[in-house]
Amino acid sequence: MRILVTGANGMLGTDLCCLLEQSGHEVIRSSQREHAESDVTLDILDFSATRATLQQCKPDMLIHTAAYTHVDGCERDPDRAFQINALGTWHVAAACAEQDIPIVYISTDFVFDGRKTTPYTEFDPPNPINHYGASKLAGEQAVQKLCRRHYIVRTQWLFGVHGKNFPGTILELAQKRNELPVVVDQRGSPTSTLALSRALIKLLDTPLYGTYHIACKGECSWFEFAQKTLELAGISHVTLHPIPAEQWPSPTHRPAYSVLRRYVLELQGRDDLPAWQEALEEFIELLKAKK
Ligand SMILES: NC(=O)C1=CN([C@@H]2O[C@H](COP(=O)(O)OP(=O)(O)OC[C@H]3O[C@@H](n4cnc5c(N)ncnc54)[C@H](O)[C@@H]3O)[C@@H](O)[C@H]2O)C=CC1
Repeated sequence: MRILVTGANGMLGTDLCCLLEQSGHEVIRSSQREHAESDVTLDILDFSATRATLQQCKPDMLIHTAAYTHVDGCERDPDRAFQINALGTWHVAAACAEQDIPIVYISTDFVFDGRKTTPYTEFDPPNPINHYGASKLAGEQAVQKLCRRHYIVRTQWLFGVHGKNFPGTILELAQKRNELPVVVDQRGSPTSTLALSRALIKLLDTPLYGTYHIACKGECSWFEFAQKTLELAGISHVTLHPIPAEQWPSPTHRPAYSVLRRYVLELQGRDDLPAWQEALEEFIELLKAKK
């Protein structure tokens, strides 16, 4: 298939494009600004440009990973969050609908309020508690309304070697400090961009359009995530201190429990995501190889 990927130079986009190519797809990398590795420059806030790009590139499918992902930034500037995540997605969805291109929209666990104590399924009602989550949910709604052939894929706690992420930050801080406070009362499923990309590629093989949760198996707190990161990297000089989220300086209220259950994949008998610890091990090996 000929697949156009928005946000191709982002953390997920970079790995996704590579794996799509490795599995035989033709990839059109689209980035907001000119970039050495991108094929197309496209700001999704410009509807005419979005429409013209799709007309020129004629992809068989579009994977929309571009977003304003800075959660605290979204909280401070909700208009920007809604402009990029809601209106930008609306533009991409409308252009796809007009040209009958199936779309994959990457969404988030932050569409949920985190009040449950068991994993969220695709059939649980969303109820975002911050502007990032609300703007991503508005993006989901645009895709649902405009595109008959859509996959909405909610994922969470992403990490990959091509972007800023939690285990990467822990390893950086461990080079400078001996003690680190880490939030202990928020739980999720850490998910690698590689594991997610592999699962996405398998999803595209079927026309079973709809909403999916894709995250690695298992769950943990940020504190346990940090512990495992240090352990796998062989770092023992750092003492981690568990703290409640309310002591972490952030303007954003985050869901306390947002573990995603891959319920639809389970029901379809094709839930084969790796455990988060396994995905983290692969990430740390890749980081070591990069040095
Ligand atoms: N990072 C995480 O932990 C999670 C991310 N997600 C979702 O996964 C997707 C990918 O996330 P990441 O790779 O972490 O994001 P990222 O921040 O690394 O990449 C986002 C990309 O979007 C592009 N972009 C922003 N505004 C744009 C515009 N106006 N026009 C065109 N491109 C624009 C940026 O240039 C960047 O390349 C996003 O949709 C995000 O909401 C979902 C759950 C968790």
